[in-house]
Amino acid sequence: MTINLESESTMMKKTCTNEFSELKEVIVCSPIHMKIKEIINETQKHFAKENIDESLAVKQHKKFVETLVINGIKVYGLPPEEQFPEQVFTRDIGFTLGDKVFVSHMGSDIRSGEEEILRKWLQENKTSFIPQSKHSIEGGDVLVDGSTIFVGISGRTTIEAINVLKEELPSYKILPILIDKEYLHLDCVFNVISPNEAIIFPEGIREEDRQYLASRYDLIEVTKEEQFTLGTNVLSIGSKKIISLPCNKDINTKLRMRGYEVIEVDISEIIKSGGSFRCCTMPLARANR
Ligand SMILES: CN(C)C(=N)NCCC[C@H](N)C(=O)O
Repeated sequence: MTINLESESTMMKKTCTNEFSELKEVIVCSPIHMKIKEIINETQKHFAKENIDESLAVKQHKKFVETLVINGIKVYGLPPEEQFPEQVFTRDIGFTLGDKVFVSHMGSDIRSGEEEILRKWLQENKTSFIPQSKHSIEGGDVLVDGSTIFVGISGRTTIEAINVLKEELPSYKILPILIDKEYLHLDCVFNVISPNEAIIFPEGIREEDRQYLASRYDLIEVTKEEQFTLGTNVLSIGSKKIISLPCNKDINTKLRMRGYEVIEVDISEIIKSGGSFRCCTMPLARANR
């Protein structure tokens, strides 16, 4: 079922056909109420005691948003609500595949309800969407590359939800990728940065899927240390520009050696809750390749 809100005059076309072409429009949310209230992933276990300094997180997030704006990206902010301490990770509440915007069904209780804020925003902004109402699926598990959609089977995304997506997008090749439960989402271990290059933490993905990915992409490996600091979770904004954390030195060097412009932004306070740049952005529109 599509919630149709577009009319000829108000139509706002949203299209994302990959993870790396020029980013045009993106949804974010300020971490003003960010907190580790309940431990819902492995990274948070390490930081639960010291928790999050929200004012530092807000400051870092502002810099990140400024970087997006300076690069010509239209940034929309969802209203942060106190009851949702994980709202900064807008990636998970929805995803744009081709010319369709999907609203997720969250896989953790503490995050359920965040997607309602996105639905409201899409309605107010006359953007049609497809709600995923039955089975849990989160945007951190969904990556698109042309006619292929990779979907992680994780603690948050089920095979049943992937089957629903297959029915909704019959013209795509949807490839489920089973990820080790230790890792929250597919984008914690895999990310596509060009038509023929991808970043991977190989230990998080089983052998047969790794082999397929290796046949399709030149795989750039992230070390165990940099997987912990979400080295795969960079954000490509187009023209070979990639936003990455200063602490992920090894992957940044590898990317620079391949001709990428790595823009370092420090969101070290935010990653303590288990997500980095990709997780903090829900792209609505990218340029067509
Ligand atoms: C790459 N990742 C992990 C994401 N796409 N999202 C981060 C979500 C983190 C949040 N504390 C949670 O556990 O839901």
